[in-house]
Amino acid sequence: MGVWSDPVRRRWIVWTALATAFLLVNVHRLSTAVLSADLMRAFDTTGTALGTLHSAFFYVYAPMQVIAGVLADRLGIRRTATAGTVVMSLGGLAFGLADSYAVAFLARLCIGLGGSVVFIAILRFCANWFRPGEFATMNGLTVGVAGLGGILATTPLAVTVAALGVRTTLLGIGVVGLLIATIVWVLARDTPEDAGLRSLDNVPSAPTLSLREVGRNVRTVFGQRETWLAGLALFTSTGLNITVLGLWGVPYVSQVYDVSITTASTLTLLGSVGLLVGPPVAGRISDGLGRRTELMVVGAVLYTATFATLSIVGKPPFAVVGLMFFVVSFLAGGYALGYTVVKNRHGAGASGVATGAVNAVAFSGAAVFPTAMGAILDAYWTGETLAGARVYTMFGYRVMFALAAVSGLVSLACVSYLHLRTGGSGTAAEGGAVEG
Ligand SMILES: N[C@@H](Cc1c[nH]cn1)C(=O)NCC(=O)O
Repeated sequence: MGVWSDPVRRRWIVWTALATAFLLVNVHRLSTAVLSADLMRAFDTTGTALGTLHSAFFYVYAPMQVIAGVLADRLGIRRTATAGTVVMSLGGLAFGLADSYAVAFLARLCIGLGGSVVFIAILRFCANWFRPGEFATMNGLTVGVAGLGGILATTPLAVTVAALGVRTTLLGIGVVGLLIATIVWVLARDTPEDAGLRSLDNVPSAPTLSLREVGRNVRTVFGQRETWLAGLALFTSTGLNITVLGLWGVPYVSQVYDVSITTASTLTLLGSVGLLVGPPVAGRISDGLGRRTELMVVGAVLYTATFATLSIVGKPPFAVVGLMFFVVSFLAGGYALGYTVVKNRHGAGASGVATGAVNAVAFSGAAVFPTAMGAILDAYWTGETLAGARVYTMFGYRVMFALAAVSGLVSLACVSYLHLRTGGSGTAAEGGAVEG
């Protein structure tokens, strides 16, 4: 049997094409850090305006997650992922051509809008083409792609921008995105049956639902406490990781250890490596053991302890901070099992809505923590500046990490309660029987 006619091998080819689209989502999402100086020069902006340009992506990303679930369940994977990648890439081209701040802002909104549907479409693909007992591994691998995107958005992007210039690089990423969208359209099919292949053993058939049924699923999913518990746990880990590694981690390291921004960013790069490795490992262990929430509880304990240690010690040895950034990102893998727990509570036709609901709560954290942590740092700021940028106090950073530790405790309470309610395995459709 050829690769193309064997559904077991073909699903890996299609997953790789979809995962490449998600890789681009993450490169776009995090590119503003490397591009910041060029963007400030090009549009003559303040730091606040640059922050707003960066955040524009997240303004649409979080609210779009439920819609992404509805689109994946109603329109299907192929149409949703292709359309999302096209919109994101057109936004990327517009960003590369932008000659004013307003156009750049609209382009970032467009990138966020298109990119927002890709992750949920991939999870729906995994639900349709892999067994429930393989879903956590696939979910972990997909989340790990975010780590790879985080790595590509640092030194490799900086080197490319230095060689080609910022506009050519952005236009190049946009063109690659359109190419990936074309490949997804050509390769992806919603189910093995749609591809004219035999159905896969033990993969539940996933019907395409009417809009009314999808709407009912949205209400049912949000009506279940498990959705909120898993979502709130991911609110903490996704929100904190994106904030610490993507925003406040670099000033913390450079100011407290008196090192350059470039040196400081190597430690946040270690965080992206943790995200690349941790979720696939956690997913594989979880599928191997057939257990979910116990791993989430262990992960939350270690996560909280890491931030509590950073808060108490304030300035651990330099290498230890790198290790801590790696560890908290690695442990995102435990939290990511929440997608699997919630997805497995519902019928196969509802997996987009189920994972989209969890991701909507998760990404609200990325909107809340940057401002909350910035407010803490500002509250303890003594007025000192360096080259026009605020230099924050060690005490401010310790309070910032205390907020992370307290949020970790809340997430620990959420996953513990989730464990009590679900009994740990989360491998079968355990309740909340939803249409499909
Ligand atoms: N878990 C996140 C990404 C993340 C976590 N910590 C830092 N980044 C993820 O992949 N979420 C799905 C998505 O929609 O991006």
